[in-house]
Amino acid sequence: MTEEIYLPQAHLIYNANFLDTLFSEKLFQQLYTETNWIQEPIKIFGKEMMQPRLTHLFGERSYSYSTIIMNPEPFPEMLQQLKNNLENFTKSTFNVCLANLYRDGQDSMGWHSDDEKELGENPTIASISLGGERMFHLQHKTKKELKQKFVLAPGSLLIMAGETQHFWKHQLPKTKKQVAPRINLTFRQILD
Ligand SMILES: O=C(O)CCC(=O)C(=O)O
Ligand SMILES: [Fe+2]
Repeated sequence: MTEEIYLPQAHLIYNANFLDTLFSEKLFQQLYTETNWIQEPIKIFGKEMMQPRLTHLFGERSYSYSTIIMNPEPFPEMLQQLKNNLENFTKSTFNVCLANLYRDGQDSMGWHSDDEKELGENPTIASISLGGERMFHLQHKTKKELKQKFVLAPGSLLIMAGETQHFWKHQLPKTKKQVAPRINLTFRQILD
């Protein structure tokens, strides 16, 4: 079921079972075992560290964020199929898919907005979750009391669109719970 998550100055759509279970599990297995996962260094406040997760870029365009430039590999068949479904569903087009692998509860992604120039003014980002369940947090950038937390279920789709990236940041926090590995796929359109 598709539901809207109502937050001011945001456009968020969530579907807890966008993918059927078989496809979702098969895609997780394929990506988990066959992807050339890498751990990238990042600079945080001038200090070089390793990202607390593994990543890979699929698609047609290179993508740079923070101090990283990622060069893509072509979409495998199952991802191409998923991309087509997402393009039909969102009425948008996507030319890259950034994949994140969170190996355990110590892997995470800190507070950020996906507001790189090459994503354009109001990017539509389609985010698919596979594998272990993790929490997702949103916080308004200036009205800090505005917050939202929810679980990203395996097989789910979260769409962040409209002004969301201007006014909100999001994170995938670490957890002390035992959690299964999780793969996240964010489909994005890199503009010329
Ligand atoms: O893993 C997630 O659900 C979040 C990923 C994310 O925010 C990103 O790739 O920009
Ligand atoms: Fe993000």
